[in-house]
Amino acid sequence: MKIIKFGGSSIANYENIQKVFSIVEQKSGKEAFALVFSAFGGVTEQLLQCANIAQQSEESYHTILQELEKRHLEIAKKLVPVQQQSTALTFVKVRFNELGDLFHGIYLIKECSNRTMDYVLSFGERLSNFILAAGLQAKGISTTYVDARDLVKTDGRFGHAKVNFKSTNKLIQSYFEKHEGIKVITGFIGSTDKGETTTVGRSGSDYTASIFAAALGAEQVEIWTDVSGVMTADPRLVYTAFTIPQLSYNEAMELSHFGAKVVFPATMQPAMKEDIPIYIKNTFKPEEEGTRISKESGEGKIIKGISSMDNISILNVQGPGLVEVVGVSQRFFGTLANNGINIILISQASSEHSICVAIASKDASRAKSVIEEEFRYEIQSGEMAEIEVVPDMAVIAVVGENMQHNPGASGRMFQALGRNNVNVAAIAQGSSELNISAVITQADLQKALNALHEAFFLSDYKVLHVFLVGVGLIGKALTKMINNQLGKLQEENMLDIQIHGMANSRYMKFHEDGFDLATVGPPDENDEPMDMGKFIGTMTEMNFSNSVFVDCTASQDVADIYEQILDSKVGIVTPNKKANSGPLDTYKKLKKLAGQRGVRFFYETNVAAGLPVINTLQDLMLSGDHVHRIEAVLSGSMNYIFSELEKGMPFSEVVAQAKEKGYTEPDPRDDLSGMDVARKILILGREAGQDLHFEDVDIQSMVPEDCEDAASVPEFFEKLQKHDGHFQQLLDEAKAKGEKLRFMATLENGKAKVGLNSLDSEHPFYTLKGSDNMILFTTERYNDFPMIVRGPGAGADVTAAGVFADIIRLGNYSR
Ligand SMILES: NC(=O)c1ccc[n+]([C@@H]2O[C@H](COP(=O)([O-])OP(=O)(O)OC[C@H]3O[C@@H](n4cnc5c(N)ncnc54)[C@H](O)[C@@H]3O)[C@@H](O)[C@H]2O)c1
Ligand SMILES: N[C@@H](CCO)C(=O)O
Ligand code: NA
Repeated sequence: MKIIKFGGSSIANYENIQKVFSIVEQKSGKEAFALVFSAFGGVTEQLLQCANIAQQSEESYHTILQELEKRHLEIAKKLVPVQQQSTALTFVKVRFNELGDLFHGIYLIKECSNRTMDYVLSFGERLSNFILAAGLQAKGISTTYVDARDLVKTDGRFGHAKVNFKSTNKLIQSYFEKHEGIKVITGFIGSTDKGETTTVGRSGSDYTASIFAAALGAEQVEIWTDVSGVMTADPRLVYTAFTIPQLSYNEAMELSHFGAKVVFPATMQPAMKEDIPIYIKNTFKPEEEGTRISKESGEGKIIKGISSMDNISILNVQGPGLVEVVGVSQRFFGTLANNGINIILISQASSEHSICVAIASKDASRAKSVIEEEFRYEIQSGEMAEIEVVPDMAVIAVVGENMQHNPGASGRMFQALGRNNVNVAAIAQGSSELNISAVITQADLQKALNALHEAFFLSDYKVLHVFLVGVGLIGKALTKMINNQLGKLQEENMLDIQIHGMANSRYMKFHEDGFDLATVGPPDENDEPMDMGKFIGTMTEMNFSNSVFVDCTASQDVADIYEQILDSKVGIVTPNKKANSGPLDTYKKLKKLAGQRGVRFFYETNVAAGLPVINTLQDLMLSGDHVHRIEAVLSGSMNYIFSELEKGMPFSEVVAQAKEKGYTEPDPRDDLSGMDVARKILILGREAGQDLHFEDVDIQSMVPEDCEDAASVPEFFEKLQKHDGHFQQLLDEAKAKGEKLRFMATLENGKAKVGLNSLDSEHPFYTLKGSDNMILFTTERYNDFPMIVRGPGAGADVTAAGVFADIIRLGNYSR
């Protein structure tokens, strides 16, 4: 025997009822079962509403009542063929006549007691079950309508009556022995010994199903609803939440305490006592497995689910007056209890110096004043500090029996919270190890839920939330590249990348769910004007776990906010050299801060675009090598310019080409002046552990003096033409010696030099072509022959690819 219960939403209308009937038809004849139905969806609320209106001596309840009657008659007419309708229709009409009289009475005496209310509400279940029994009968399924008031006996606590199991069980058992057919049982209602109608409280129909299951020793209870079981977290806050296949009763109780309101603990009690499993199934997706709740927790992850509760306040008492004074906590908790204030979580450290409880925010100010009153002498004398209330908090809890005697769950929980910059205000864990709860700021709730969900359930799957500033050459190439590769990353590497913010120097835009990368373009005049403070503000507000700030500008202003970003535990990836080549203090501070905050700051593309230069150097340093000398061609554009020049084109034209190809800085003078290379050698020196300042770099500029103060890039190009002859001459001189011009950087003995050199064919840089970069590291270990890195070191694709790789690397470290 199974007890199968369908809730109000499953039978809210004719279409839904058809789904229910097809589920019942499939079971019919194959297995023994009884059915329990709630009232049709929304009916209980409307009956309540009618009673409340009538109580206020208003007549408008008539309209609702008429609608209700019409709705019940229509469903009955649709479910039962005309020839068989009369019994059902008569039942409905008689019930509504009774209800009419009842509300008229309430209307006259302006009062609706709990007792009357229970009677009023009982009509909902009686009507739905009678009609549905008739409907099934009409489909050839033999049914018996059961008014549970005849079988479920309760005390007289109207509204939430207590069941007398002894007499109830007897009545149920003998009724089932004597009656044939599939019983269709009204949920929610019972009666006292005197025959007064009662209701058994919230989620009462589930309770009814559980009561019948226990009385009959049923093999299982099925609760059919509009969700596919108990989920790992609230799906409205955690999009990746999924159905938990199996739960123990205890776990279900812990989870339903807050968050997952699919089952109420009390309704499980009778089934639980008899060890009868409860299945949560979805009427609208019957093929889905749903959740099985039984004695066994079952195999699986270390936790079963994450629940949460918001609108919480912390109440904190502290002071020397608490230490080793017996009875303080009794007074504290007694006072709260006497004032009907429910305590959600308690935490007291063994120093006894403070006690902290979490309570509902609606109780907070009352709690504060009653505690202040109770302890007024202690507060006056300073034995106790002022009572502190912290509002706008939330409780988050991980739940699961597998945590018992299994180290690591709390570690993983708090690590995930910490890494995502979620501050924990208080912690509680019972020694049953079934639940670890933490109090956090309410604003962090969604982030915290997602961080925990990822940490416990999707440890193989990560989502990086990107905020991109600079959607120029590199930024655009990057978004395109991510879009092309995303499917593969998701499938094979369990990595998802979502871009939520995009800005250039003029505009910015945001997308809560992440932009569609296939179609997204840079922000424009239809978007918000760019405001760096606002951009960071929105990023902080969105408050995603695993956020990454990607700077694809060449801007000092953007580099200036890295400190703030790292401080808020958001990682940074950037090809922008400004931060690392600025003051030495800043460089050191950013690295240290990233370390302290446990976030990553990656900038492989600061030097030689995607070529593995920074990482290589960092590996050498980490493994204890010492750098003696670095000799390098570090500018893709400069190498392109001086090697293309050999082909006979004028200098200014070759520079324009280098810009067109995307090799130069936004302003090519940054390349020609040697500034860009100087920044790079400075960064390499610093990475090699040297305290280098910009002044330590000797720079030979290639920008003719009169071009330096050209107001714009086009003006600069115009002026540059006049100097084509000068560069031709340099080239000719080199050619005459059988040499080539290379713009190089060297670092040795704490001194860096940047400039143009004429090199003979023996030199490794002689053969470089196009945008090639080449770096020779002479170190303690690579001494006789240097370690060499060579390849194209500028251009949109090789740079974007390097930025992309850094983002992915950051993903590997995240969580
Ligand atoms: N081009 C290459 O081969 C290469 C190689 C390695 C590194 N880089 C670096 O990549 C970065 C970007 O280069 P690019 O060629 O894409 O430049 P770009 O001029 O094409 O794009 C720069 C973008 O940054 C935006 N921007 C500038 N200042 C801003 C500010 N204050 N706030 C918001 N947005 C701002 C601009 O609007 C533009 O969208 C630079 O730091 C460059 O040094 C480039
Ligand atoms: N403008 C740089 C690319 C960015 O590092 C170069 O020419 O190498
Ligand atoms: Na690089």
